[in-house]
Amino acid sequence: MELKVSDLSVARGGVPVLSGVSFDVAEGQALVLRGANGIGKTTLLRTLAGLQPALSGNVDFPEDTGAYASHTDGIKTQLTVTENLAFWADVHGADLPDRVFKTFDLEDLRTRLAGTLSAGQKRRVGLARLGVIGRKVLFLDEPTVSLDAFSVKMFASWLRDEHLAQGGIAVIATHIDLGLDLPELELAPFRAAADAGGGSDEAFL
Ligand SMILES: Nc1ncnc2c1ncn2[C@@H]1O[C@H](COP(=O)(O)OP(=O)(O)OP(=O)(O)O)[C@@H](O)[C@H]1O
Repeated sequence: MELKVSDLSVARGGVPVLSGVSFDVAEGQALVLRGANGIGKTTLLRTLAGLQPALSGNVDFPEDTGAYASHTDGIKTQLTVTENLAFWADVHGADLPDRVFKTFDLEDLRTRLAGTLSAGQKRRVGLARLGVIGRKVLFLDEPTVSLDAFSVKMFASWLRDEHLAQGGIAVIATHIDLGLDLPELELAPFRAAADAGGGSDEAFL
Protein backbone atom coordinates (compact mmCIF):
# COMPACT_ATOMS: atom_id res chain seq x y z
CA MET A 1 0.00 0.00 0.00
CA GLU A 2 1.15 3.51 -0.80
CA LEU A 3 -0.16 7.07 -1.01
CA LYS A 4 0.94 8.68 -4.25
CA VAL A 5 0.30 12.36 -4.96
CA SER A 6 1.26 13.68 -8.40
CA ASP A 7 1.28 17.27 -9.59
CA LEU A 8 -1.75 18.15 -7.48
CA SER A 9 -3.36 21.59 -7.57
CA VAL A 10 -5.98 22.56 -5.00
CA ALA A 11 -8.36 25.50 -4.59
CA ARG A 12 -10.54 27.19 -1.99
CA GLY A 13 -13.57 29.18 -3.10
CA GLY A 14 -12.54 28.61 -6.70
CA VAL A 15 -9.14 30.27 -6.15
CA PRO A 16 -6.02 28.12 -6.64
CA VAL A 17 -4.12 27.84 -3.35
CA LEU A 18 -1.36 25.28 -3.96
CA SER A 19 -0.13 23.84 -7.24
CA GLY A 20 2.30 21.17 -8.38
CA VAL A 21 2.32 19.22 -5.13
CA SER A 22 3.88 15.76 -5.49
CA PHE A 23 4.93 13.28 -2.83
CA ASP A 24 4.73 9.59 -1.94
CA VAL A 25 4.17 8.11 1.49
CA ALA A 26 4.97 4.43 1.92
CA GLU A 27 3.32 1.93 4.24
CA GLY A 28 4.20 2.60 7.86
CA GLN A 29 5.32 6.17 7.11
CA ALA A 30 3.96 9.61 7.98
CA LEU A 31 4.48 13.02 6.43
CA VAL A 32 4.10 16.33 8.26
CA LEU A 33 2.81 19.29 6.23
CA ARG A 34 4.42 22.59 7.18
CA GLY A 35 3.54 26.12 6.19
CA ALA A 36 2.26 29.43 7.47
CA ASN A 37 -1.38 30.01 8.41
CA GLY A 38 -3.52 30.16 5.31
CA ILE A 39 -1.03 28.49 2.98
CA GLY A 40 -3.48 25.68 2.26
CA LYS A 41 -2.79 22.75 4.59
CA THR A 42 -6.47 22.18 5.35
CA THR A 43 -7.40 22.58 1.69
CA LEU A 44 -4.71 20.08 0.68
CA LEU A 45 -5.76 17.53 3.32
CA ARG A 46 -9.44 17.82 2.34
CA THR A 47 -8.52 17.32 -1.30
CA LEU A 48 -6.27 14.33 -0.53
CA ALA A 49 -9.12 12.76 1.44
CA GLY A 50 -11.53 13.26 -1.47
CA LEU A 51 -13.78 15.74 0.36
CA GLN A 52 -13.29 18.32 -2.36
CA PRO A 53 -12.18 17.98 -5.97
CA ALA A 54 -8.65 18.78 -7.11
CA LEU A 55 -8.11 21.39 -9.80
CA SER A 56 -5.70 18.97 -11.46
CA GLY A 57 -3.32 16.14 -10.65
CA ASN A 58 -3.77 12.75 -9.02
CA VAL A 59 -4.15 11.24 -5.57
CA ASP A 60 -3.82 7.46 -5.39
CA PHE A 61 -4.36 5.13 -2.47
CA PRO A 62 -6.50 1.99 -2.12
CA GLU A 63 -10.22 2.70 -2.18
CA ASP A 64 -12.07 2.94 1.16
CA THR A 65 -8.90 3.10 3.23
CA GLY A 66 -8.83 6.87 3.89
CA ALA A 67 -10.13 8.95 6.79
CA TYR A 68 -9.99 12.69 7.40
CA ALA A 69 -10.01 14.14 10.89
CA SER A 70 -10.21 17.85 11.54
CA HIS A 71 -10.11 19.93 14.67
CA THR A 72 -13.89 20.25 14.51
CA ASP A 73 -14.45 16.95 16.15
CA GLY A 74 -17.71 15.66 14.66
CA ILE A 75 -18.75 14.46 18.09
CA LYS A 76 -22.39 13.94 18.94
CA THR A 77 -22.92 15.97 22.09
CA GLN A 78 -26.08 14.14 23.22
CA LEU A 79 -24.33 10.76 23.26
CA THR A 80 -21.90 9.47 25.86
CA VAL A 81 -18.25 8.89 25.03
CA THR A 82 -18.87 5.15 24.70
CA GLU A 83 -21.96 5.72 22.54
CA ASN A 84 -20.02 8.06 20.27
CA LEU A 85 -17.28 5.50 19.71
CA ALA A 86 -19.78 2.65 19.34
CA PHE A 87 -21.58 4.73 16.71
CA TRP A 88 -18.41 5.16 14.67
CA ALA A 89 -17.51 1.49 15.06
CA ASP A 90 -20.98 0.60 13.78
CA VAL A 91 -20.74 2.94 10.79
CA HIS A 92 -17.48 1.25 9.80
CA GLY A 93 -18.65 -2.27 10.62
CA ALA A 94 -15.88 -2.54 13.20
CA ASP A 95 -15.80 -3.71 16.81
CA LEU A 96 -15.24 -1.22 19.60
CA PRO A 97 -11.98 -2.46 21.12
CA ASP A 98 -11.91 -1.85 24.86
CA ARG A 99 -8.27 -0.80 24.76
CA VAL A 100 -9.08 2.48 22.94
CA PHE A 101 -10.42 3.86 26.22
CA LYS A 102 -7.05 3.28 27.84
CA THR A 103 -5.03 4.34 24.80
CA PHE A 104 -6.79 7.71 24.61
CA ASP A 105 -7.17 8.18 28.38
CA LEU A 106 -10.96 7.97 28.29
CA GLU A 107 -11.55 5.26 30.89
CA ASP A 108 -12.99 7.65 33.47
CA LEU A 109 -15.12 9.42 30.88
CA ARG A 110 -16.92 6.45 29.31
CA THR A 111 -20.40 7.43 30.52
CA ARG A 112 -20.03 11.20 30.22
CA LEU A 113 -22.19 13.03 27.71
CA ALA A 114 -19.75 14.21 25.07
CA GLY A 115 -21.24 17.71 25.17
CA THR A 116 -19.99 18.11 28.74
CA LEU A 117 -16.35 17.32 27.92
CA SER A 118 -13.57 19.89 27.88
CA ALA A 119 -12.01 20.86 24.54
CA GLY A 120 -9.02 18.57 25.07
CA GLN A 121 -11.20 15.68 26.23
CA LYS A 122 -13.37 16.08 23.12
CA ARG A 123 -10.22 16.04 21.04
CA ARG A 124 -9.22 12.75 22.66
CA VAL A 125 -12.61 11.27 21.69
CA GLY A 126 -12.11 12.56 18.15
CA LEU A 127 -8.71 10.87 18.00
CA ALA A 128 -10.05 7.68 19.59
CA ARG A 129 -12.44 7.51 16.64
CA LEU A 130 -9.38 6.92 14.47
CA GLY A 131 -8.41 4.00 16.68
CA VAL A 132 -11.89 2.55 16.25
CA ILE A 133 -12.57 2.88 12.53
CA GLY A 134 -9.41 1.07 11.45
CA ARG A 135 -8.73 3.20 8.36
CA LYS A 136 -5.17 2.84 7.05
CA VAL A 137 -4.61 6.22 5.37
CA LEU A 138 -5.19 9.11 7.76
CA PHE A 139 -5.37 12.79 6.85
CA LEU A 140 -5.04 14.67 10.12
CA ASP A 141 -5.63 18.40 10.44
CA GLU A 142 -4.04 19.77 13.62
CA PRO A 143 -4.74 16.57 15.56
CA THR A 144 -3.22 17.84 18.80
CA VAL A 145 -5.07 21.17 19.09
CA SER A 146 -6.28 21.64 22.70
CA LEU A 147 -4.26 18.67 23.97
CA ASP A 148 -1.97 19.00 26.99
CA ALA A 149 1.61 17.72 26.82
CA PHE A 150 0.68 14.32 28.25
CA SER A 151 -2.07 13.83 25.67
CA VAL A 152 0.19 14.91 22.79
CA LYS A 153 2.63 12.17 23.84
CA MET A 154 -0.21 9.68 24.13
CA PHE A 155 -1.39 10.49 20.61
CA ALA A 156 2.17 10.35 19.24
CA SER A 157 2.65 6.91 20.82
CA TRP A 158 -0.58 5.63 19.30
CA LEU A 159 0.44 6.98 15.90
CA ARG A 160 3.90 5.41 15.97
CA ASP A 161 3.34 2.20 17.94
CA GLU A 162 -0.07 1.23 16.62
CA HIS A 163 -1.09 3.02 13.44
CA LEU A 164 2.27 3.23 11.65
CA ALA A 165 3.61 0.03 13.19
CA GLN A 166 0.65 -1.81 11.67
CA GLY A 167 1.43 -0.48 8.22
CA GLY A 168 -0.74 2.63 8.32
CA ILE A 169 -0.02 5.93 6.58
CA ALA A 170 -0.59 9.45 7.89
CA VAL A 171 -0.39 12.95 6.44
CA ILE A 172 -0.49 15.46 9.25
CA ALA A 173 -0.84 19.24 9.31
CA THR A 174 0.51 20.41 12.63
CA HIS A 175 2.27 23.38 14.16
CA ILE A 176 3.13 21.27 17.21
CA ASP A 177 6.15 18.98 17.32
CA LEU A 178 4.94 15.44 17.93
CA GLY A 179 8.42 14.37 19.00
CA LEU A 180 8.50 11.59 16.40
CA ASP A 181 11.15 12.92 14.02
CA LEU A 182 8.86 12.58 11.00
CA PRO A 183 9.71 13.77 7.48
CA GLU A 184 8.28 17.19 6.64
CA LEU A 185 7.03 18.87 3.50
CA GLU A 186 7.23 22.68 3.43
CA LEU A 187 4.37 23.98 1.30
CA ALA A 188 5.70 27.51 0.61
CA PRO A 189 7.26 26.53 -2.76
CA PHE A 190 3.86 25.29 -3.96
CA ARG A 191 1.95 28.49 -3.21
CA ALA A 192 -0.28 29.29 -6.19
CA ALA A 193 -1.06 32.93 -5.32
CA ALA A 194 0.07 35.52 -2.78
CA ASP A 195 -3.24 35.22 -0.94
CA ALA A 196 -6.35 33.37 -2.01
CA GLY A 197 -8.69 36.23 -1.04
CA GLY A 198 -11.55 36.43 -3.52
CA GLY A 199 -14.30 33.86 -3.49
CA SER A 200 -15.84 31.93 -0.69
CA ASP A 201 -17.22 28.41 -0.61
CA GLU A 202 -19.75 29.04 2.08
CA ALA A 203 -20.76 25.42 2.39
CA PHE A 204 -17.57 24.87 4.39
CA LEU A 205 -17.66 27.93 6.63
N1 LIG B 1 -14.39 28.74 3.04
C1 LIG B 1 -13.44 29.38 2.38
N2 LIG B 1 -13.73 30.08 1.26
C2 LIG B 1 -12.76 30.72 0.59
N3 LIG B 1 -11.49 30.75 0.94
C3 LIG B 1 -11.16 30.09 2.04
C4 LIG B 1 -12.10 29.36 2.82
N4 LIG B 1 -11.46 28.79 3.85
C5 LIG B 1 -10.17 29.16 3.73
N5 LIG B 1 -9.98 29.93 2.65
C6 LIG B 1 -8.71 30.52 2.19
O1 LIG B 1 -7.97 29.49 1.53
C7 LIG B 1 -6.59 29.59 1.87
C8 LIG B 1 -6.11 28.28 2.44
O2 LIG B 1 -6.75 28.02 3.67
P1 LIG B 1 -6.43 26.71 4.55
O3 LIG B 1 -7.46 26.65 5.63
O4 LIG B 1 -6.31 25.54 3.64
O5 LIG B 1 -4.99 27.09 5.16
P2 LIG B 1 -4.14 26.37 6.31
O6 LIG B 1 -2.76 26.24 5.79
O7 LIG B 1 -4.81 25.11 6.73
O8 LIG B 1 -4.18 27.44 7.47
P3 LIG B 1 -4.01 27.31 9.08
O9 LIG B 1 -2.57 26.99 9.36
O10 LIG B 1 -4.38 28.69 9.54
O11 LIG B 1 -4.97 26.25 9.53
C9 LIG B 1 -6.46 30.75 2.84
O12 LIG B 1 -5.99 31.87 2.12
C10 LIG B 1 -7.85 30.99 3.35
O13 LIG B 1 -8.07 32.33 3.67
